Amino acid sequence: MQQVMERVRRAHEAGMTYGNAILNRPTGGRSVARGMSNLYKVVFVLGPPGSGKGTQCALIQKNFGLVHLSAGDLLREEQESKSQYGQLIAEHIRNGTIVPVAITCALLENAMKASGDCAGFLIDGFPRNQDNLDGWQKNMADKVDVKFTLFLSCKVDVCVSRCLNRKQGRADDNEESLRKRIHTYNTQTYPIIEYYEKLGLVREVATCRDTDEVYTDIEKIFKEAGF
Ligand SMILES: Nc1ncnc2c1ncn2[C@@H]1O[C@H](COP(=O)(O)OP(=O)(O)O)[C@@H](O)[C@H]1O
Ligand SMILES: Nc1ccn([C@H]2C[C@H](O)[C@@H](COP(=O)(O)OP(=O)(O)O)O2)c(=O)n1
Ligand SMILES: [Mg+2]
Repeated sequence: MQQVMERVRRAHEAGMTYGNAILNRPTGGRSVARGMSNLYKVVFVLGPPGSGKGTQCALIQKNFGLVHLSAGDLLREEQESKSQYGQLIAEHIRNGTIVPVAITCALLENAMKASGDCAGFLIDGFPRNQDNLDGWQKNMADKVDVKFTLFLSCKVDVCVSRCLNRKQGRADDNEESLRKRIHTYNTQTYPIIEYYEKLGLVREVATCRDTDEVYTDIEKIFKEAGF
């Protein structure tokens, strides 16, 4: 496994695509960066599992023309494509731990390259730990313009009950996986939100409210940011 990861890491550093499905999706040679003065805008969307990241990103995408890229969705798609990393991804998802950044960052970059022209990208569920952040800084930081991190905050019991009722057939929407995912969120993801907070780059919205009320606050934030 160490050797596989080393190959992925080296391939990614060399700018190569790797793996199956999305990792191998043809990009037509388009790079993510559009020139120094015209970098793609990126907004990270973070918050506990069930806080409403996917729900709110769909509304933002529809109304502001940003492309929604969910790191979790990309990983599930890669896993289902008979990828050589399928088992590794499945284990991390079930255990609520975080997949090594070489895989996730390559999936995100390839999805960005494969997107048509857009107002920017909503990157949902990333960077979720220090490894995600380090890999992003190394490979992507100079190719995009990170505008801010949208932090969707919500009480744990509400989040857990939403996930248990989500009915998307996910292998990790059960009590045991959720306990582990919440632990990972508290110990690894929240420190990343604090990191962006110190940089003045966090916009927090409380999501233990109706979807429409939450979206009204989010809409203001995106308008104020010039989207
Ligand atoms: N504000 C809300 N009020 C009630 N249910 C919500 C709200 N936002 C999302 N949900 C529901 O909660 C579940 C989790 O939402 P989702 O957007 O998938 O969260 P996340 O991507 O953060 O895990 C989904 O079934 C969704 O329909
Ligand atoms: N950056 C990421 C994002 C998700 N994952 C894995 C581990 C996460 O528990 C699962 C599910 O993530 P997803 O964002 O879809 O989950 P929620 O929308 O927060 O419920 O995917 C990851 O390893 N690295
Ligand atoms: Mg989600």
